[in-house]
Amino acid sequence: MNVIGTVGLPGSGKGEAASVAEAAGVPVVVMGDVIREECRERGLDPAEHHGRIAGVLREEEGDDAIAARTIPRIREAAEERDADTVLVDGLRSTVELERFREAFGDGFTLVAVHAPFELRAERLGERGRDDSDSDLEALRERDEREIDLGLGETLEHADVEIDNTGTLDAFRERVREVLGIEDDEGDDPADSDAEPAGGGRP
Ligand SMILES: Nc1ncnc2c1ncn2[C@@H]1O[C@H](COP(=O)(O)OP(=O)(O)OP(=O)(O)O)[C@@H](O)[C@H]1O
Repeated sequence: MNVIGTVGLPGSGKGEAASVAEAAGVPVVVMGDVIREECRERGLDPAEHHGRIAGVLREEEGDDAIAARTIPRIREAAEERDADTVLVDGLRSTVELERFREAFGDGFTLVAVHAPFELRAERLGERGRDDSDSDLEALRERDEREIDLGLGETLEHADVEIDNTGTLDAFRERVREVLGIEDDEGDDPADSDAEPAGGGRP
């Protein structure tokens, strides 16, 4: 079984990678869903208590709590959808990474998605927020919080790096390549003649 974990700073393109997977029939398991569910079980609104409950779960069950609860979901998703590959979105620390490597062995691949701060700010702005200084400050703070949680160190352990500084189409193509998705599905066959698949390798 192949499990692809994605890691990246806010706005780097993880959600977009997950959409590519879903569109190709690769099940996606979002680690944040574990936290949202726990909020609901405790009668709390996830929109308000998500961050706090993530911390509470780690305190109560250990730093790898969210990964530990995600692992059975990954196996279930694979079984239910009869899939050999599952994408898991939301890794934030090396403790979680170790847990996944332990559970899936060589079948686990960590994919880091990179985009520089300005580009992420611009893309997140286009996602619905305006592009004011307060947004930039908010993104800087989010980056810092994520890095403190261990995301920066986790990025350094990636098996595969994706540089998301080009077009959305180029990024989607690279994600399909990493996920091992055949290129001809749903695409206009005329396109594959115009653009060499895989970036024109010999
Ligand atoms: N190469 C690209 N060109 C243009 N827009 C892009 C590109 N990659 C991603 N985007 C857009 O940028 C926005 C942020 O990307 P995405 O939502 O995938 O980031 P994320 O890593 O999931 O962020 P978060 O951690 O905040 O959820 C989205 O609207 C996405 O469609």
